[in-house]
Amino acid sequence: MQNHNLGYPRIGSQRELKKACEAYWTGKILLNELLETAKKIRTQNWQTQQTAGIELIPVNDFSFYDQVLDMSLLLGNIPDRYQPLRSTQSNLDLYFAMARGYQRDGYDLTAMEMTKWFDTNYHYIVPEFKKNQTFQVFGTKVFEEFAEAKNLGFNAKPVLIGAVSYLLLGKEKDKGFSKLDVIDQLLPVYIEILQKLQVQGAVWVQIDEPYLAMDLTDKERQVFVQVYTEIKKQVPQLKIILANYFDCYGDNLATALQLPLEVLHLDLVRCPSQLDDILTHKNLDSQILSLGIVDGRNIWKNDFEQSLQVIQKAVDKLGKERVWIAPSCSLLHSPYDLDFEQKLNPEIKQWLAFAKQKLNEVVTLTKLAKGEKTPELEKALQENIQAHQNRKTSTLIHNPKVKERLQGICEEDFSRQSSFVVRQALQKKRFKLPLFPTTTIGSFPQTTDVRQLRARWKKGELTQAQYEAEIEKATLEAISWQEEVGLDVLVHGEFERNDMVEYFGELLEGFAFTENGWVQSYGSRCVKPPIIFGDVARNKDLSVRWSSFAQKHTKKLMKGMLTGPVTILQWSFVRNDQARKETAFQIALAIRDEVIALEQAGIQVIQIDEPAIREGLPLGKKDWTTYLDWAVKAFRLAASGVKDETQIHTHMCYSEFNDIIEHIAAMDADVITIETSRSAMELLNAFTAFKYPNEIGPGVYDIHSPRVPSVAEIKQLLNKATEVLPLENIWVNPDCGLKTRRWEETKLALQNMVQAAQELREEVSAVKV
Ligand SMILES: Nc1nc2c(c(=O)[nH]1)N[C@@H](CNc1ccc(C(=O)N[C@@H](CCC(=O)N[C@@H](CCC(=O)N[C@@H](CCC(=O)O)C(=O)O)C(=O)O)C(=O)O)cc1)CN2
Ligand code: MET
Ligand SMILES: [Zn+2]
Repeated sequence: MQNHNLGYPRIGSQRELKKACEAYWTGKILLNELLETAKKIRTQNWQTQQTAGIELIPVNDFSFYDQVLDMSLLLGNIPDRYQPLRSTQSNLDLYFAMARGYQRDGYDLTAMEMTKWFDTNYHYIVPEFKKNQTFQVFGTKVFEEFAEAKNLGFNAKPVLIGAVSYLLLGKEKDKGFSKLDVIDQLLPVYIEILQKLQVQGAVWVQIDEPYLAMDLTDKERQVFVQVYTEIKKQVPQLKIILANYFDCYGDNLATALQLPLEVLHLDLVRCPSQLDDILTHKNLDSQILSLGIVDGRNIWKNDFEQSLQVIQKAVDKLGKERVWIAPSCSLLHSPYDLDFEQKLNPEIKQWLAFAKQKLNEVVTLTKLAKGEKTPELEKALQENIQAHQNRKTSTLIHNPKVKERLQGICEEDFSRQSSFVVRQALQKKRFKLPLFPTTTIGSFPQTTDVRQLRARWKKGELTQAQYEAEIEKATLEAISWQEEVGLDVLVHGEFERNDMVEYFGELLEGFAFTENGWVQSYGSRCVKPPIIFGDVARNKDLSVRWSSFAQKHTKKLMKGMLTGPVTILQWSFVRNDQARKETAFQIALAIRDEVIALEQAGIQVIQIDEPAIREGLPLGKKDWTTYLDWAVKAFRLAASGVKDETQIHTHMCYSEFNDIIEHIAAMDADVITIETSRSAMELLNAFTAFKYPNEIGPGVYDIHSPRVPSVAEIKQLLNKATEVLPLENIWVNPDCGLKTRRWEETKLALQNMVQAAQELREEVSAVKV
């Protein structure tokens, strides 16, 4: 029996890579300094894993931006628009241009599309495929990192994204071909990469095929068989660990077991039941099973007693030689190290394990399962048992009032008083907004000034009063600026928030938060997900102070701004001792009370953001309806406590809507703002095909780019919207919040947006006359 790890966080234990990348992008450091930082992080990560006792250590899990983009570079899959940069730039600059766009030296290249990595809050760069797509071994990163690790004496295992998943993660950019057919061009190059690694001395390689957890067609399954049969034929000596995670193999199990490879990895945290299915499957031959038993997606301590039983079951059937121990997935999704947390309640802290602690869990479980007996192991086991017993009975977790209230909710709590048609009429009368009302999604630029202010306040260098006075100043400036530009529905700007989820976590009961629990979200951007450890309650106002302050300083409508229950759930580390639905409803009740409090404080328009509704979808379609039913209900529970005249908005981004549009409609928000500009309003098709009844603000420009959209461009997008939506239902807004932007471009872009709306109004009224 042995252990291995699937991947380690790479942003740096103190976010060194984030800081170095951002410094490099703004020209504050040179390339070699960035490369040095990266090397230090890799060495440290490998050392940490080896010291912990990990036997096979992943390499090429490091990335400067994203591992899927790394694969595109390795395969020479560089979209045509970046070709001119190939000769003039270092490969890393070319890589960053693909990730972030490039506006310099006379170039205006847009970034490649970014989307969610399965059901995580990590975003990857979507590979592009064209007709007659070709590949060649271009990137050198995996070879260099493998050599680097070997030279340092680590037992290194290269990690690659599987050829099939790589194709399925991508997008056809031309018509007239299917990305699956591209496999004939891809496979020879992929095999060449494996051969090179073997020549370099690789014995094991980990190939990630997370698409094996998704619903696949027969054709797609055939491609899996074709690819791995060919790989075995061409590189017979190289031993393959096939990793699938985030869900069951499900209907793909027979296929997975049919593939000629040495180790099959299972996520036993997300899908414990599949162990029995596999152990009794007729296709199970001589493979080793890698048991993904330590949760790579959450921060709870592993339950050793329970895990040992599971491992024993596998050992009984296969023998110790054919059982490996591992985390469920890459530890990319876990924060670095619990030891950095000095302020966490010690009672809660003893229930937790971050990436570094998870390594120890993997190692300890392997030793215990092998039957090793030492005083340290016995102590580790007893401590683990103790921590779990404490968690089961802790008074911190259970709040009878919350449980009682949840028991008492009834059907009416999920519905507004009247139907949308009635509400719309009342709201139009009350607000008297012009046609195509303009608004923004909530946040304004989180400048270094604002963040430093908060950092100083948290360190105690600023008093509460000093901090609030500065935040008031920023809010007032944003208000008067919005008035000047002529926006119709204003926002307060979210300057008081570190993050749209963490901020609420800090104010609610049942949440704990960390000082350094950073997890990469995309590129250099990180989040610190709060930890939901107990029943959730709202014992104080969450946003009333800032929304009512802002409303008092303008005659215009000030939109209240809250994060919805599903998004708070999805972007937190959630408890694993009760159903997600239960937790979502508890959060929903807290948000419901805040919505009502905002209304009582005179706020007439309230936005409840739910950008993570789509991301929460289970990977297998069979589980969709169950999830969507409770997710929609959680939103409705949060939103339905107000009068008909109060207008509820919601906002979503990074989402496809076609296959869930009826559920989006069932949320019954008066207004929904969505991201649509990057797809040039394509996303609206779902809304028009379904005849989505409520008001919609299709985003008119991409906020991820500093590029300023012209008035003509915005009007063109809006004209598309007017062709398919009733005019009186259309709002005008950007794709998402503006916190990652600078004021310079924000001001110009919003001025153009308001002007576009004004021109459109005039054109429409001219037609009417
Ligand atoms: N949770 C979450 N998930 C999300 C999103 C989101 O907004 N929130 N948006 C989508 C895209 N993802 C995003 C994720 C993060 C960021 C982002 O801007 N993150 C910031 C951190 C935000 C934050 O928590 N800031 C804190 C702490 C900031 C900090 O690092 N402070 C410095 C000091 C200040 C400085 O010099 O900058 C320090 O402590 O060292 C604050 O403002 O208080 C970053 O990585 O830079 C943006 C988008 C999808 N998923
Ligand atoms: C990721 S959705 C962001 C919504 C939030 N209100 C903001 O403007 O930042
Ligand atoms: Zn958004």
